[in-house]
Amino acid sequence: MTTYSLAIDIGASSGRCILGHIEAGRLVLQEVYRFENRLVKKDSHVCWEVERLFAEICKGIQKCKAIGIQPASIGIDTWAVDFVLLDEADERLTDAVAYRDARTDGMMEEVFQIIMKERLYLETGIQFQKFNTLYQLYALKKQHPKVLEKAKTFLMIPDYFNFLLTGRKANEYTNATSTQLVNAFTKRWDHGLLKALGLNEEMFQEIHRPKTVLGPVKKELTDCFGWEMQVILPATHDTGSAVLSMPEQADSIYISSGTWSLIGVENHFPICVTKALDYNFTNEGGLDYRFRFLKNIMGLWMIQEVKRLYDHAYSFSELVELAKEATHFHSLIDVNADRFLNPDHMIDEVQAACREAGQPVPQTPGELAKCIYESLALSYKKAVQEIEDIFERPFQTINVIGGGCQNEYLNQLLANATQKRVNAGPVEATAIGNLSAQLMALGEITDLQEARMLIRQSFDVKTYLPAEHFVQ
Ligand SMILES: Nc1ncnc2c1ncn2[C@@H]1O[C@H](COP(=O)(O)OP(=O)(O)OP(=O)(O)O)[C@@H](O)[C@H]1O
Ligand SMILES: C[C@H](O)[C@H](O)[C@@H](O)C(=O)CO
Ligand SMILES: [Mg+2]
Repeated sequence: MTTYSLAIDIGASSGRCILGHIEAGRLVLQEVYRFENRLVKKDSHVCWEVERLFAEICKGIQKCKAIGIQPASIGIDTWAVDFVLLDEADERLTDAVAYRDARTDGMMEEVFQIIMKERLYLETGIQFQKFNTLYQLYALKKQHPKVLEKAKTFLMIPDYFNFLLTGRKANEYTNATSTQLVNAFTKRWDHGLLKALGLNEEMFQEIHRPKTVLGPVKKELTDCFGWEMQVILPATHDTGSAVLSMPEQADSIYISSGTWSLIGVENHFPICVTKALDYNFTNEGGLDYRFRFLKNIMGLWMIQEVKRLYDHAYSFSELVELAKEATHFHSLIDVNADRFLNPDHMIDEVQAACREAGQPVPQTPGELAKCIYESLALSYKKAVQEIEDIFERPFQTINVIGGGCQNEYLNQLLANATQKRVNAGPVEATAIGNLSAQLMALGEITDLQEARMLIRQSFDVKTYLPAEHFVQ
């Protein structure tokens, strides 16, 4: 009897429901449903449509039934840092305000007046992004104190979907670390920080690790779906699942390339030294208490916005072709500037940045895409240099995973900029890592090493080498 698991991988731009099972020594994927994810304006905040997303998850489960497959388990992963609060009746008290919302503007600086930046980093090892959960909760405390007083349960986005499926309340470790409220050494909520910030410690749930079987889907949903399923915790932070699917290579750097570009290495201990702080690297939690030593680079969000502003007249591959044709055009911007986090109009913002720097101003879709891709490649190169500076040794290979690994032009730019071998794939690395954790919990895969061997045997990888005469 074949054991199937269902991965629900919801990124900032799209969600997908992917069945996985092992057959003839390979992990076989079957995408059963894909849906849009988007930011919406609600009560002057930028929010996620969590009720719609949960309805999409249920639709994905029903699509399995339609093709006659009843997965034994389901696991959900999403983007990091964002959360909802429940009241004492377990009703949702807050909208799922998105990390791109402006409510955290200035909050990080205010928190540093209460807790020294260096202490925060030494205890949590987490990068300073103004949208970290810590600053979102601090903003909520300042702007809506009554709401926070009523809050009895803190659930991150995947935790909330798990609660809707099972009725069980739990925080998952890899995603909890992204809050900047988990101690990197105890692996528990840092009650010293919670007290210093005046946050209600009781609302934080017990932290559970990936591969935990949370429990069965609740009866009223099981009656609707038609079969019983166990909810298993993958690395519910999507990048945590993506990195799980990486080859076990000590000399390689990964870029999880999607809405964000997460560039880093896998480690067995947190690195909270001053140089890591100065470079703003993070130590997010991974499977089996490994660490994802990485940093956020603005990523393909910028291209997603350009595509949207052209009313999706160009596909991603067409934008790549147009960028390739714009050989005459060269302008570079700092993609990680706050101005690109959520501008009113990304095209205007990129043009303004070029104009202010006295560079040629991109006018066409191709020139805009080329400016963004070349600037991303430059940012990747800088991050690779920082990693090699911290580890005091060179790395030979860069593994690019996620949707962005399909961008052959950017992969080549990366190989040329860093003078390193670039291995691209798999595209659905996050779902693969999600499924691997579930299949480990079900005993279908023994451990992470076996999972990584299985993944290498199952998915193609395309290699790019630095080219002397690559016309940019
Ligand atoms: N055919 C393609 N050619 C070039 N780039 C592509 C192609 N298909 C997708 N992409 C790139 O992949 C990106 C989406 O990647 P992915 O699907 O991993 O993102 P996501 O999972 O929605 O986001 P997140 O980073 O939040 O997980 C797009 O923004 C686009 O730039
Ligand atoms: C907001 C976070 O930085 C973001 O979710 C990132 O961690 C990520 O994983 C994007 O897929
Ligand atoms: Mg993704």
